[in-house]
Amino acid sequence: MSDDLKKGLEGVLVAESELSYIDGDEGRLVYRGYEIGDLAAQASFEEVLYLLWHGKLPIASELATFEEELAANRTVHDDVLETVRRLAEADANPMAALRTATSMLSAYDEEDGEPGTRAEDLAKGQRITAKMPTIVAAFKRMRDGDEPVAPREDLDHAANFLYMLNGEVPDDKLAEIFDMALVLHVDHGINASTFAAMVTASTLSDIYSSVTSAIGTLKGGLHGGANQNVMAMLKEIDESELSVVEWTRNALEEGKRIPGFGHRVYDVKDPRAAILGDQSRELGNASGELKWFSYSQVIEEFMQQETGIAPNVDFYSASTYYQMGIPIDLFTPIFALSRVGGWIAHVLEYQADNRLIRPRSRYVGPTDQKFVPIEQRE
Ligand SMILES: CC(=O)SCCNC(=O)CCNC(=O)[C@H](O)C(C)(C)COP(=O)(O)OP(=O)(O)OC[C@H]1O[C@@H](n2cnc3c(N)ncnc32)[C@H](O)[C@@H]1OP(=O)(O)O
Ligand SMILES: O=C([O-])CC(=O)C(=O)O
Repeated sequence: MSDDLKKGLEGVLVAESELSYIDGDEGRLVYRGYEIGDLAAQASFEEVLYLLWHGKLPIASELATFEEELAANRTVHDDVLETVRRLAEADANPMAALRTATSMLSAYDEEDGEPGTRAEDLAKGQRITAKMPTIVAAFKRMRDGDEPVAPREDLDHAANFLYMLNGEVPDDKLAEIFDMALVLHVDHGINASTFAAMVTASTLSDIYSSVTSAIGTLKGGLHGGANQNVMAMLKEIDESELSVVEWTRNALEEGKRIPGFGHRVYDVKDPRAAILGDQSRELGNASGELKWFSYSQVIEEFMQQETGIAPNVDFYSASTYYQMGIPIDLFTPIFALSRVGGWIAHVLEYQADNRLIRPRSRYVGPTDQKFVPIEQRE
């Protein structure tokens, strides 16, 4: 047994995977052999889900059946919606609401919430993926005092979410950008939330428990929660007297981390940040308000020059979602609506050759304390 300490499990190999390949030196991301740029430009979220879950890109008839199955599973039970309403009334954090409601879905699964065969678990995963957007959209509407909008089976995953969120069918361009964002976020090796899902699955727990663990893990600011922090930073800069460079320099001098920068795997710019940056600029050009993209670009240049640290996926998704009119505290739930596809793919892949995940810590506490009865303790 090695006593080498690998804090944060940095660089530790824990599994073999055919799902995503990341070259952190070249800034390259590949899902099952396909370049992320090609998939973002040419494949729908449903096609990429199929690729991750079934091991190949679908032919047209396979995709049509898959899309129909997903669309047919979007409705969530009234009891779950009632809980979402209560969470909205209690002003719950949207990620906390999503975590609670997704966990609750297991009680209403058409089979049951328990582990089954691979096919049964995949079907459950597909149902979770279909229903999570309904939960997030309902939460937002109920919080705003509006009634939830029922899902539509004739819209694709991206367009249907925006429809349920806003109560109107989005224009094609917005639906296309959102679909692309879903493709870009769906998988990324054994990131923290995926690992959390795998740890849960490795005990032979059920897929609802894995996804619930993963949602809680994605929420943190060092992981998925960074996209919200990026937008909070851009707004703070906008309201500040300082220039973008001055604000960023001050933050660095105070020892702060700049949200949306740095990555455990990439040493160069995340390829997804480049694609989302283009979307952010296009949205700015279309609306005539380029400041969110411009601020982001200035921060990127300054960070590069001062620290050599490059943007990650969360940096430009922030201004992209903001310019699409999406509330800031929904940015991380939206990340979850996509990443759930990767969580499910990794859980199923890992369970096919399962081994309980159980690392060790090095004990550095005392070993020779004498027990003192409570009445004699000082
Ligand atoms: C979807 C995702 O999860 S992508 C990541 C989203 N998270 C963020 O954007 C939050 C900001 N980023 C960070 O905190 C980090 O870059 C992480 C957590 C993502 C990766 O962290 P690690 O791999 O553990 O890198 P580590 O913390 O060792 O940082 C290495 C050095 O870069 C610095 N650094 C890393 N990220 C940043 C940042 N965003 N701003 C300023 N400095 C940074 C650290 O201070 C450290 O410097 P030091 O060696 O002088 O102490
Ligand atoms: O891979 C990671 O560590 C973080 C992550 O989820 C991503 O970049 O998409």
